[in-house]
Amino acid sequence: MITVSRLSHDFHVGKKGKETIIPVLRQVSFRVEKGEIVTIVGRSGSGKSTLLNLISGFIKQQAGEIKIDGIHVTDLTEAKFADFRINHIGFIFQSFQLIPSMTAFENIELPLTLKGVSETERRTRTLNILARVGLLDYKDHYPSELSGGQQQRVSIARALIVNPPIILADEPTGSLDSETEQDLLQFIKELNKELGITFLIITHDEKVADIGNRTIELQDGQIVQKEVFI
Ligand SMILES: Nc1ncnc2c1ncn2[C@@H]1O[C@H](COP(=O)(O)OP(=O)(O)OP(=O)(O)O)[C@@H](O)[C@H]1O
Repeated sequence: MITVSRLSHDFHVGKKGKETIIPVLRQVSFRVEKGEIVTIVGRSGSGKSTLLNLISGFIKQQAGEIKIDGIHVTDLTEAKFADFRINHIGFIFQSFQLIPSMTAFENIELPLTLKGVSETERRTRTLNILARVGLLDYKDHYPSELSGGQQQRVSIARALIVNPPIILADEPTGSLDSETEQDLLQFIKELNKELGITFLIITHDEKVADIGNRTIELQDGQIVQKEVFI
């Protein structure tokens, strides 16, 4: 489903001519199979978010290749990657990233509006997904009128609305208390089992890492190879 091959990335910081090069990822290779939940762990600054941003096409890779759902996404133009992203990848962020001036309904509906889906179909699909995340009664609430757990459910609903085969999540439970976190993890497991959605999740939290089928550990931009004892 996702194949990352020999991915390397540096950032150049500072004034032109006096730039410092920060090597972030070095020769990172791994595969995520369809239907897996894979977590990415590693210390702060080890390159986890950069890796997710490269897989999402938010930043362009300098070396290496990424294949998602059979497509060499690293060969796509920015516009084609954006088009691919809206149909294939859902996102969940620690800070929810909801639009404050839009209701729960409008936030969830937005990706369909961007895709040019008709109003009738948008309404049916948005109401269905609101029911799926248990927030039908909250559809007209603004993000500020929802709890953290409810806001995260709205952001999951927004990610799910285009039926993406993959969801990428960056610290999805980072802003939630431990009870709400458990609910959310249970919900991610249900989505994985019932809809077959593949999850790639960055986390610092062992409880989140525990729901994964596999954990990839990054250290100084490289994957830590676990020793195999025979
Ligand atoms: N846009 C950028 N420009 C310059 N340097 C960057 C940029 N984004 C990240 N970095 C640097 O790249 C390195 C890796 O950052 P990244 O955010 O990928 O780490 P991380 O493992 O996700 O960290 P955390 O767990 O703290 O979120 C850090 O040294 C960071 O300062």
